[in-house]
Amino acid sequence: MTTVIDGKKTAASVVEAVTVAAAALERDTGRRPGLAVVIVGNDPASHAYVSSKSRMAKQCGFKSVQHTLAEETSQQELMELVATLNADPEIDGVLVQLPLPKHLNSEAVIQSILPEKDVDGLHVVNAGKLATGDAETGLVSCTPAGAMILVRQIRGPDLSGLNALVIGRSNLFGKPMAQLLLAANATVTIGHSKSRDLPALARQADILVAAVGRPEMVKADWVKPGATVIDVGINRVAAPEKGEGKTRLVGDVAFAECAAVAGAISPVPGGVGPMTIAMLMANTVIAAYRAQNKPAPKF
Ligand SMILES: NC(=O)C1=CN([C@@H]2O[C@H](COP(=O)(O)OP(=O)(O)OC[C@H]3O[C@@H](n4cnc5c(N)ncnc54)[C@H](OP(=O)(O)O)[C@@H]3O)[C@@H](O)[C@H]2O)C=CC1
Ligand SMILES: Nc1nc(=O)c2c([nH]1)NC[C@@H]1CN(c3ccc(C(=O)N[C@@H](CCC(=O)O)C(=O)O)cc3)C=[N+]21
Repeated sequence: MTTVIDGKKTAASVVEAVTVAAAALERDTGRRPGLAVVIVGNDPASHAYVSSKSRMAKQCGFKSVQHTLAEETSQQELMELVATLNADPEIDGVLVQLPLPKHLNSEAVIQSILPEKDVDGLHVVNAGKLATGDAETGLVSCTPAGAMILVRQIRGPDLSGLNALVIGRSNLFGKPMAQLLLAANATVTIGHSKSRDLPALARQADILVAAVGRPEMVKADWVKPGATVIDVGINRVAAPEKGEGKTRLVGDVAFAECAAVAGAISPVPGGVGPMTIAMLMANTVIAAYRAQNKPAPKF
């Protein structure tokens, strides 16, 4: 029987542990974890994600602040806001929602966040710590950290002897996911738009992770029987069967046909997405413990 991985349930247990850790920190130091989320412009999907992040932060007992900036915000204004948040002792985590409007240089903004407040794990210091095996003292990007918890649930902590293919090589997901799998002893391949014969590479994979942004690209004949399939893609597509103008969310994996071949598969929605938000909360509580010079909880 194929296991459908329940990301919602696992995310709820992470959030529960975060809530307990936040309450303990407040009891011991009088300080609540503080998370600031910055959003620029009017993209409706980004606004939906940001409000669910702010809502979850409050549910965890955090101080939660949201800065909503106009589409025409300048690079300097945005960088000044980040500098203010960097200097604010009540803020432990700063997240700038991506993508930013085209006139802004996101890399410069991200690199201006203090590494110890970079709860997205995108600062070169945090990416470098992950790459050199020092992730314990840094912060790991939320989506790969969450996806890795799901992989561990199915395969255990040691992936020795297993082949993994990550499709996608972004700094936000593909590269850090590959590093986490490698650190767990998997034999890792990274596929991308210039790869030759991805289906053949995929058929070798005991762990197949898709983060491309192409609806249902991974088909049943790409999947090795019994493989663990992790679908990171979030694609909104037309759903005329639900009524005119309606949409639905699909991943980068053709779920029903791949589920028939896989050993375990994560759905969209209800798979990696909820884990991303849970790990953002986990990173914020970790940053808050470190800011108080206390050993941080592990998730
Ligand atoms: N569930 C969650 O919490 C999250 C979901 N996502 C989703 O994951 C997906 C990927 O996100 P992200 O990594 O930020 O996206 P990017 O657009 O930054 O990266 C996409 C990657 O896919 C590769 N790619 C594009 N087309 C193909 C193709 N035809 N064949 C093989 N590879 C291809 C690109 O290759 P190249 O480098 O050569 O261009 C690139 O490496 C999106 O759907 C996004 O919405 C993202 C973050 C969090
Ligand atoms: N700086 C930055 N960090 C991010 O981590 C980041 C970002 N920018 N920009 C956009 C992507 C996307 N992302 C998601 C988070 C949660 C869900 C999520 O909760 N998904 C639900 C469904 C949500 C729905 O129904 O729309 C699910 O899959 O079950 C999805 C996608 C974080 N991202």
